[in-house]
Amino acid sequence: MKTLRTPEFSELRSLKRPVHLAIGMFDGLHIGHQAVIHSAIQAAELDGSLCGILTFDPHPSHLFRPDSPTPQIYPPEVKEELLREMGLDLCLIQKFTAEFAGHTAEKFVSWIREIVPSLASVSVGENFRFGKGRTGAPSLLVDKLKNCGVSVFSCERIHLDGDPISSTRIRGILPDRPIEEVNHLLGRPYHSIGTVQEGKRLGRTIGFPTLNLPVEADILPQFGVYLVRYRLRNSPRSESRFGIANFGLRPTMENSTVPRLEIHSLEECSADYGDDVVSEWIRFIRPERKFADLDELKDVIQSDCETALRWIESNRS
Ligand SMILES: Cc1cc2nc3c(=O)[nH]c(=O)nc-3n(C[C@H](O)[C@H](O)[C@H](O)COP(=O)(O)O)c2cc1C
Ligand SMILES: Nc1ncnc2c1ncn2[C@@H]1O[C@H](COP(=O)(O)OP(=O)(O)OP(=O)(O)O)[C@@H](O)[C@H]1O
Repeated sequence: MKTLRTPEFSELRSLKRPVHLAIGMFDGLHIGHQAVIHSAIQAAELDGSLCGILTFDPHPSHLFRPDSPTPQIYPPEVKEELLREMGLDLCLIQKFTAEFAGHTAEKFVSWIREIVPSLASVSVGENFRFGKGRTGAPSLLVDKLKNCGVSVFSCERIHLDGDPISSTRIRGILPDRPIEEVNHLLGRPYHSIGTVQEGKRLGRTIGFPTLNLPVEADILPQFGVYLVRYRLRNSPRSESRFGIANFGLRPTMENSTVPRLEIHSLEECSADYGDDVVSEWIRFIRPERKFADLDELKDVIQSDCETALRWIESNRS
């Protein structure tokens, strides 16, 4: 996947192949976002052309509410990793400036045509709104693009358990609901990416060495013990391993102020200090606790491992 940021879009002018674009912020890349993106992917598969997304950075709230911008589910590197996994060819990131926000809806449409001259289709959700004052709707895209031979796919809004899926809904449950509920709306496990750091090397003294990973996101899942799958960034998903991880401040051993994801690998460990690790948070097992001593911590981690292994065994396909 090639990522182009403002002002690099001029490279698109020399593209000969048609481009199918999905448009939106896509924070979380949840089930609704996936439907819109798959619409672009399918269109590209049909005519053997390129598919990509047009997204914006920073989130528009940074411009409109600089004192309380909308916290993002995923940092840019997680979003990019997931887009790459989805098989996109292009990721276009337009800087969301005051000037850009001032474009009328009509101007926004002509701007897309300018930056992607070989545009073949755009995919959006039916609730997509764009342009100054959010006055543009998918029907305007149809009006403005049909005469230029550009198709518009407006995807029906996807609901789950009675309500529409949205990034806002996921932001609301991420900090304090079990990760399985978040995953249900995301349509895949919650992801984090971090570089393996040195820890206090105490885990190995109780028989549970860990990969210590920072989790840098605006909204954090609740502290606790999780069943995870992890892999080195850029390695295929088939090479991921199961692990049992503590996410939190480690009150028994150090009571830090910096939360970390500490993964004890349940299979031969495939990562080392300095490696970038992609973690998928599959299941919440229990809250993090302060134990009286290391023996108690060790016994509970042993039982966490057994819980995790039982889950893995019963979910083996
Ligand atoms: C599965 C698992 C569960 C853990 N649960 C807790 C916990 O509830 N409370 C706690 O203080 N430490 C817990 N820990 C320990 C810390 O996460 C960490 O491994 C320990 O402090 C050693 O850190 P080190 O890597 O810096 O040596 C857990 C570790 C693992 C692997
Ligand atoms: N549930 C959904 N079903 C189908 N398409 C959706 C759904 N939610 C969003 N989309 C579409 O995905 C694209 C990206 O939308 P956007 O980033 O605004 O998502 P959102 O979940 O509505 O975010 P927020 O809750 O922050 O407003 C848009 O084209 C939007 O219309």
